Amino acid sequence: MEAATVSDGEMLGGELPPEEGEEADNMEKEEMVREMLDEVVREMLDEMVRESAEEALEEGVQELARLLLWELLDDESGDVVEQFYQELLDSALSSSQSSNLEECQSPEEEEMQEEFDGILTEKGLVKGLSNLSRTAAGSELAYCRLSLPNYELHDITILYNYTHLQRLELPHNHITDLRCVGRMPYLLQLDASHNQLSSLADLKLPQNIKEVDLSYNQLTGMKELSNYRFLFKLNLDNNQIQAIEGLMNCISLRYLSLAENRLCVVRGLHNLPIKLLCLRGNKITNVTGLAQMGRLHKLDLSDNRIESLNGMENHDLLETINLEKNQIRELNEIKHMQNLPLLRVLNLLWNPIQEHPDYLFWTLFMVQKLTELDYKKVKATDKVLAINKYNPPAEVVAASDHMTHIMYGFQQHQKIYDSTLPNLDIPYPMLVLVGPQACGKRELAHMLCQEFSDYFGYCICHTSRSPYFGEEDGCDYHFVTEQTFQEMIQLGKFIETIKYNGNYFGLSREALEAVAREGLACCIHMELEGVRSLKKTYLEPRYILLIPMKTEEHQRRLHLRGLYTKSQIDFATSRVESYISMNQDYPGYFDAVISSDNLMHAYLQLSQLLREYLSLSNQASNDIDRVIKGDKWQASDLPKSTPTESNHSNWSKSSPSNGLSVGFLDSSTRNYSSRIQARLSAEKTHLEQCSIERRQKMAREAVKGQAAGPYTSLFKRVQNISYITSTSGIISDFTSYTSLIPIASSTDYDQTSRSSSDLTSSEATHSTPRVSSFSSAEVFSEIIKPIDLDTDSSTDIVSQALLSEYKFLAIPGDRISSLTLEEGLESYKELKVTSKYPSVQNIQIPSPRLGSNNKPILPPIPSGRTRAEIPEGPQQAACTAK
Ligand SMILES: Nc1ncnc2c1ncn2[C@@H]1O[C@H](COP(=O)(O)OP(=O)(O)OP(=O)(O)O)[C@@H](O)[C@H]1O
Repeated sequence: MEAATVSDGEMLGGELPPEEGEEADNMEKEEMVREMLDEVVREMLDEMVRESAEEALEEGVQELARLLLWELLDDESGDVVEQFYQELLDSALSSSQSSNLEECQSPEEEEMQEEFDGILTEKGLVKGLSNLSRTAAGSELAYCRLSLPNYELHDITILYNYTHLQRLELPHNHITDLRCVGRMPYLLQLDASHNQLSSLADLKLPQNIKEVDLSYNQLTGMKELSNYRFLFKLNLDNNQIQAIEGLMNCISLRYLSLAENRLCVVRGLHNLPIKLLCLRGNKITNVTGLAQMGRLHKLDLSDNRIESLNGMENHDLLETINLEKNQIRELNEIKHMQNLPLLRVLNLLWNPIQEHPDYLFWTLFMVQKLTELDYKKVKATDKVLAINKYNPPAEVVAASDHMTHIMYGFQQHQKIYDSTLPNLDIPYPMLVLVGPQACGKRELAHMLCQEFSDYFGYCICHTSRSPYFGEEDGCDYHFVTEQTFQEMIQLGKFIETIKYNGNYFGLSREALEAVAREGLACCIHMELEGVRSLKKTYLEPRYILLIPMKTEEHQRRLHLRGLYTKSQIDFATSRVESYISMNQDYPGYFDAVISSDNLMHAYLQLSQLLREYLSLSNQASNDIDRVIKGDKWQASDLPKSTPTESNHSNWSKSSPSNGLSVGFLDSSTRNYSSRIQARLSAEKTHLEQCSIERRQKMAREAVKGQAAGPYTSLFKRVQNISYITSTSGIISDFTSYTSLIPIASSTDYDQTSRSSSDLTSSEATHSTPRVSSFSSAEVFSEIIKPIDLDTDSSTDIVSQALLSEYKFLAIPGDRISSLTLEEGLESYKELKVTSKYPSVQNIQIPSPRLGSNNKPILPPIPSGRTRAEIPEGPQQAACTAK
């Protein structure tokens, strides 16, 4: 801005007359402005050439020019100058547009080009030499680097004399002959990119060369470089090379780039230690040639014609793969990359596979450690969704199955039967035999139902598999087609479903009801996945785990059936491990564990267990022994237990001496609704608490007021049927009674002590003379039937019994727990009812059940098995139905 520094005083303060002086002043001003503008425009031009013309013009220079102008000029001359200024800017713009980089070469460069004229002379060469240092021999000094880019050189013969060069950079010239490098034994780096080399036949590279860049030439083939043991980096991009060759034994080669050539196959790279391989923009169709390249870190195969990724496995170090613009179509191709442990960045943009709706989740599932896919960061939520979609954790599967059946169930007209009606205190009794396939649980379930036929009914599940020889529809399973099964799911018919070995299995509401209507508890067998799902429902089964401890015996049993393939057998045996760990990791998950290696012994234990629950006489055990000692083990030989007069409803009764059965006792804490409530909120507001209590009360009253089926007394967790007997066989249930004390009243009694004519039609229909007991509702009613405790000599005994039971049955958090024992007794007495039970002599005081509120102590399972990889496991069928 020299113009701006001219002294204003000198220019403006002349001695001319006023008018002339004014005119002169203006001229001077104009002159000054012109100069100044000239300067500004020149600067602007420089700016425009160097960077972006428009930006510089509009933003910086223009603003500066304006400011200067308006500072120097008065208002009148402003317009004139403005116009002039605008013209100048316009012409500057147009000249900048026509200028190009080459025209803007520095005068030095122009001079050099003229000097070289395509032929490298000593004078020109001097300007490119640098890095003066000792020669490799160490005896003299020499320039080790020559750099002459962009000089239009075509003749570099002079370089024959420069034998000490270690680095030669001649990019952007017109060189066709590079033979001179053969005379440079110390050359380590050669850059002859952007030249006109068409063949490497005459090129004799120095033996120790490390880096060669011959990109952007016209090479049609590669050179034999097999013995170049130090070659580290080779760039042959943008040539016309048709095959990779001559690289064998390049044991130091780490970077190889052959982008934009004419390669159709990848070969000749076996066992090379290449880390970065770029084959972008070729015509490659497959990548099998990469199979042995175990050192790859980065791979660019974009813009090719690749359809299959076979060969992409076993690259343990591969971190980045670019497969943009190829022909990868099938989701299955991703499988070839699933075992790449370090793969983090993958690009599959512009491949047909992208159109697949499952592309994202499938890819994220297959390559779970990806952090970037198609230039986008992978979100953690997408990863979770992907895993939940393709290999959901067992808990997710169970939750999803449960949710599916609940949702489909809501959509349908549901009939809730009194026989399995979930109420706050009394779950429908179910016995579930759990274990891996062929552990014998089905046989055992059938035997139990046969022996305890007055208590248990076999629950017949549905399956989509076809019947095996000897299986009957409606006996072992309800055999249906897969389509029917799916329809049943959508009709909300199932409580739980799984898919095992490609077949669906499911427990339907109706199957359960069929047993319940018979007045029987339900006995069922299932896989672990079914249990997971069942545990989410309102049902409160007892689960007995039957575990084959001897793998050979288990395998033998599977083989003997002659029904399964080898992989199915392996699958079944491998799953034993998951049962064992479930039992070990979640104590109490199963109520009892029995080894199923010996079916006889397993049955004995099971049978004994049930006898204890049911308080059955032990007289049959001798018979069982006899059967077992006999030659042949047959279920039909088993004696059939006859229930004693007093053992009808002793479902939860158990001997504390038997460690197995302890878990069966206390189901009060397993109440579905209380579990749900506990999960929903740990702490409740006062309003919520009131609302819950109100609803609980209503539910209890509803249950109490309802006349239920006559056989449901078996299903109650009643304790004391055997303790109070009378001629009329009326039962007093302390367990239920104590629970009901707070809400029972004489008014309740009035409502509930209805005659049998008040029974609902369903009960009437289902009544059979086999068991003369009461429905849960009626039992409640009976409990509070008038008993004159004051006059009855049994009062104290009853009180004691009540006391002893109450101790074990009050549930923390339940309303009952807030009452003291005395209050409970008082309420009991306050009923002021007259006893219908003249005989109380038979009352027995139950001894406290030791450990009845404890978690079961399960026998430890020896860990003799090796942990097997579990193949694709059974899944809840509902998932596939969605
Ligand atoms: N509703 C269900 N829910 C979960 N699992 C079930 C259900 N019904 C049957 N299963 C289980 O599915 C598995 C396969 O049953 P399938 O009848 O085909 O096998 P199996 O060879 O007869 O086995 P097993 O002798 O153990 O019953 C068995 O372990 C069975 O217990």
